[in-house]
Amino acid sequence: MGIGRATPATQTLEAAQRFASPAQTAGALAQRVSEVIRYGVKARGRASLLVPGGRTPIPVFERLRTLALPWDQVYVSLTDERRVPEDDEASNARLVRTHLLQEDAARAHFYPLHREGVGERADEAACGAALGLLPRPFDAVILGMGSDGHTASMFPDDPALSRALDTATDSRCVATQAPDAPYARLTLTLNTLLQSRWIALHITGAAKWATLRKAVDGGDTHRFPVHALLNQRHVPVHVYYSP
Ligand SMILES: O=C1O[C@H](COP(=O)(O)O)[C@@H](O)[C@H](O)[C@H]1O
Repeated sequence: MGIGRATPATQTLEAAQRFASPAQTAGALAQRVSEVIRYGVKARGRASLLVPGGRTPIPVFERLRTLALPWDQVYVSLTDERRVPEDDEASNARLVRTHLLQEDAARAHFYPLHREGVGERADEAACGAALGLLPRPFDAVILGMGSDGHTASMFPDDPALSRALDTATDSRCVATQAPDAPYARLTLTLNTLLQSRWIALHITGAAKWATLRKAVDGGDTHRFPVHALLNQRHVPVHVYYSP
């Protein structure tokens, strides 16, 4: 497809930054995120960072926490959360505390999304309130993607997906429970994710690349929710990939 007729999603894929190994990808992404945060702090006195859960971001977290940053001026939260207690192994907040908020980076301000023991709507409200404490637009957002094309916790075939993707919604967070997704979850809505200055989509492995390709070519947002993130004109999405 010629660049003049390319969709934003196709352009995003064509511009993907490819690396030889997950370690190289993590190093480059951590470096770029640190630059974006440093710029935000210099320009506005503080900066916000949203990070994903799952396994892929762990090397990024472990690299980022070693970089010289004014961590006490950095406000960190998540793109999504599993609705489990924070000491559960599946908790994304626990992941961030274990792998990112260590050493100097422990000085960052962290805002978990989930409130334990409340119903879906109250948890959505707690999530929205937590995000309201971060500087917005968010300075840097890292998103992951599953091999089924979910991003944040916007899963294919989730009855709550339409709410999460609704461009007219005022909700910052939606409680989700897709048939094939482990755990009930909270996801930031697409609208909220797009209130960002800089977004990266971090994926590793040929299977995820193939999913991304299908998501771009097929264009079906309900089958591949990541398509909605790529196929918008508000904020460019920078793909960081290695096999
Ligand atoms: O459940 C989740 O999955 C995705 C992808 O996780 P990974 O383990 O394949 O890297 C992640 O981006 C999302 O934040 C998380 O909650």
